[in-house]
Amino acid sequence: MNFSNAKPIIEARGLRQRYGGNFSLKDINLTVAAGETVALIGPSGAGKSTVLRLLDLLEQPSGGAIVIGGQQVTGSASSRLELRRKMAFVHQKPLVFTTSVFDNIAQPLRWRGMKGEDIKPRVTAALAEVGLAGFEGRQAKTLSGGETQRVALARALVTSPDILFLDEPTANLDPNSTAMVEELVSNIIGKRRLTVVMATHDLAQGQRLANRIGVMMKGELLQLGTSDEIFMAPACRAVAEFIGIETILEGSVIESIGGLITVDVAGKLIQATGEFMPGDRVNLFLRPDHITVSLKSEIGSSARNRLEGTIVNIALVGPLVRLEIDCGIHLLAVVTRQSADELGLAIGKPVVACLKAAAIHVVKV
Ligand SMILES: Nc1ncnc2c1ncn2[C@@H]1O[C@H](COP(=O)(O)OP(=O)(O)OP(=O)(O)O)[C@@H](O)[C@H]1O
Repeated sequence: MNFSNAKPIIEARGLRQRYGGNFSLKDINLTVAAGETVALIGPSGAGKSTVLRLLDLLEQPSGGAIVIGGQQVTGSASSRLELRRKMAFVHQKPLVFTTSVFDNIAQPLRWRGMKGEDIKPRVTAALAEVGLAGFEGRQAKTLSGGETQRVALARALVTSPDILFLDEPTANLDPNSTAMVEELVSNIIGKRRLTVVMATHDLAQGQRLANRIGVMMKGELLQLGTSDEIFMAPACRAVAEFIGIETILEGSVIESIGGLITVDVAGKLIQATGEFMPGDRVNLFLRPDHITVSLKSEIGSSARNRLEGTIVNIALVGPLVRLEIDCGIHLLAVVTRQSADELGLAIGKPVVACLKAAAIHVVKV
């Protein structure tokens, strides 16, 4: 679903936070549409949880503004409480109280002043929704990690929030429990049409659950976009490295004609596309699956870039073969095992690496 024209329900404008140490959150601008799921991805300490806590109004930012449902959040405790009641937060290490599962889930309803007869059906429904029907009487502390996470989810859902914040919902779980919680979360988001902002360090999880991904590093939101945008057009070197693009070349634009540029990379000329000026320093991001490998004797492909080189390393990666090719610059390519066999690829073999100009993503250094 495309949310680009949908009404934003959450807006962060120039959001900043400082804690006194080295870390600072720098000018986070983010909008989340109603019904959209945005995943913040980045290494540990990037500031993902900090953004979630600020958006959940748990903390006051040191600068910038938060707008929820069109209403700018003020410092007033009563307006914050009113907005917070439309939100729920599932923490990275969910705290369960030393009481029954029922009491754990009932607690937020009690805090809202709800009475027993209204509480029971809601708790029962929330438990069923997370696949824990019948667990009411269990002591919460005796649950497994996956069950604890599901109780935390039920406790978040029981208040029927509009906005759900999930902080690393599967960080401490084994692969089976992770798959189960992910499927649950995905079903619940779809069924309830929740707006979700989640933090994860797992890029694949972000792709599976979110409509858009925000890549965070060192307190900055470096790029926010669909997973295609992030993978095909990383905004900068740090994002490209984070998503696993291994071949990043730096060079200078020496010619630019009608959107076709020629870049000098360590004496090799590479053609790519983009609006750049001669003299611009640029990074070229090359995906291994965009490079085709052929033998020198073969008739060339129509690709603009044909780089002669020698295979310097070869490794099996699942059904594919990963090649390192020294063309004066270092390139990585992948081919099928069948192609590798047919071409007789081996270390020391001279080959030609071909790459279309349009397949190279270029950003200014
Ligand atoms: N209340 C606080 N007081 C001081 N420093 C804090 C506080 N909260 C967070 N930090 C610091 O802010 C930085 C960002 O932390 P944050 O938890 O937001 O990162 P993260 O991307 O969510 O990391 P992780 O994936 O490990 O949870 C860290 O260096 C952390 O130590």
